[in-house]
Amino acid sequence: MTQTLPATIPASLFEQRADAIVEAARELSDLGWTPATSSNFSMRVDDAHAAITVSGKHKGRLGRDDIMLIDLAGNAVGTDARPSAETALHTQIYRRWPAMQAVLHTHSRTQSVASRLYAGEGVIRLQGWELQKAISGYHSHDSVLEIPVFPNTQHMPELVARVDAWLEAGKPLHAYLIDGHGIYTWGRDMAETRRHLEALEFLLACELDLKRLRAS
Ligand SMILES: CSC[C@@H](O)[C@@H](O)C(=O)COP(=O)(O)O
Ligand SMILES: [Zn+2]
Repeated sequence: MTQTLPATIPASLFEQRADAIVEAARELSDLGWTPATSSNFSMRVDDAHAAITVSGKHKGRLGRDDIMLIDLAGNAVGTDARPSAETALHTQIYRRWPAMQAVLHTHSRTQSVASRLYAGEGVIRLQGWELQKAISGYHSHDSVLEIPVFPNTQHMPELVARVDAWLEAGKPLHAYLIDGHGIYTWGRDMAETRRHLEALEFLLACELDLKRLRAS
């Protein structure tokens, strides 16, 4: 893939973002959270651009060339490569929150099963888990952490509208599940975003275990 950068974006800045995405993708793939060619990852580059995974690649085997530049309307910039099919869900986060620097989307078994189990309720309410404090803004296990579960669709504007509606109802949002699909979460840097993703994976696994044990 050939990537030409706008004059305002130094190559070193784009490469730093690309390398951070490749590293996170490899580690998340090693955890088994990105089966087949699923999942997508991005980082903000500046106020108007982000670096994102090219569509359809195996996320455990990415190189710098598999990361491309987009504008925040989701258009490819300086390349003919095709950005992630779910680019609109990334750019929505960057447009809405200027402080957000990274977005991670994975398809782990736990995320997938939890999304199906709670799709009817449309939300998973987490309470009583110490690890909720790994989510920025939550300071006690007593707080309620709501993770919405939106219906799956291949039509991204529908999902974008669901996210907008949740936020317009005044509810906090740090992550969401898509039914039978996976999770999206974000943060002010890659480390915070990774922390959110790992904590959510753990919390969802605990909820599933508890549900199974209580039913037995
Ligand atoms: C291979 S099924 C998963 C895809 O449909 C999609 O949900 C996904 O996460 C990866 O899409 P991509 O276009 O590679 O970013
Ligand atoms: Zn996906």
